[in-house]
Amino acid sequence: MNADSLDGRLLFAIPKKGRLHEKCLSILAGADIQFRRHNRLDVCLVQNHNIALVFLPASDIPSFVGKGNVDLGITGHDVILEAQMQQHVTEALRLGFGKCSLQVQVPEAGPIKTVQDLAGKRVVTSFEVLSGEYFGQLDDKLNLTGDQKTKIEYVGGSVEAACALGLADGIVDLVESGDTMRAAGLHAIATVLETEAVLIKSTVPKHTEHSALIDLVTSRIAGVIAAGKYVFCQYNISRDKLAAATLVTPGRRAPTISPLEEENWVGVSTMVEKKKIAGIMDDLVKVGAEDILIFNLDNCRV
Ligand SMILES: Nc1ncnc2c1ncn2[C@@H]1O[C@H](COP(=O)(O)OP(=O)(O)OP(=O)(O)O)[C@@H](O)[C@H]1O
Ligand SMILES: O=P(O)(O)OC[C@H]1O[C@H](OP(=O)(O)OP(=O)(O)O)[C@H](O)[C@@H]1O
Repeated sequence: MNADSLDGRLLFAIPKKGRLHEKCLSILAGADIQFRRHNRLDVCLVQNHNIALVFLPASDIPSFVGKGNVDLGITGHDVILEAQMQQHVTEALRLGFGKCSLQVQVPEAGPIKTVQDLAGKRVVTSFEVLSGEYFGQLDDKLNLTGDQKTKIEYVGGSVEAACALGLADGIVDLVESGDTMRAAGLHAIATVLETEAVLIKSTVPKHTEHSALIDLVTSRIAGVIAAGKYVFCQYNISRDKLAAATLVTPGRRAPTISPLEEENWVGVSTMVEKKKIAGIMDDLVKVGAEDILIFNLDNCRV
């Protein structure tokens, strides 16, 4: 493929590996963005839209989008702040995956119990900018100046090993389940920020002719995300209990209520959040609902 074949196409950056990669592929499939990626090629043309996908390291995506070289991208909220691109990109959608926290961690058995204890000592991280800002503010608050200031050192990976190797008194790293942190004998003493994957577009796009396609892709991806977040819930209930039942399932806008052939009975259809469904079904049974059915959504626009 040569650069000419990208001419006029909307460029959409996808993390080429790592934690966000697989989820991004399933979102593209759900949004019916079809492509065939040849082995090791990092650019590929979408077959059914005027789009080319660019597979890049997640950490490079904010600056490509922020500078307008790429029109759309998926990356972590943390990565945008670390790249200092928050003024240059707009977070069009939160995607609900890649959720984790950037935390200050220290050896569990050690003498350091608080970030104030750690201030002035050695901190190792892959998030130099965010850690620098965090400890810079703390140093200022504690009036630490010159050599007394916290020393932030960058490493590209395996941050959790730094304390055991004698390189650091504490680290700043991402935590999801906490397994990595616990296995390294560390525990968190502060949270710098919470993050998740986001769809981003340039604040000042170079290619304004793509704005309709950007809106279409955004709306399709929003549909895929909503379909993963909600389920469709349907049940029957007698009219006298309807008010109590609709308090349990108010729906996104309002529940759909249809009369049944049996007098005084109605069917109710509504969307509910997937993670709340067990409790909602318990509550529906308590208020007298019957024939409760739950359906997964393949896709939606809501
Ligand atoms: N454990 C995790 N749980 C959830 N999301 C994570 C986790 N680790 C990282 N992320 C998210 O994914 C983004 C990319 O992290 P990842 O470590 O996959 O990047 P990478 O360095 O490009 O990949 P690799 O580690 O394979 O080199 C992070 O900035 C964060 O937003
Ligand atoms: O709390 P947990 O669920 O254990 O996840 C946290 C780990 O995940 C990330 O690293 P990753 O495994 O992506 O590898 P990396 O160290 O090479 O970035 C992060 O840097 C932590 O090490």
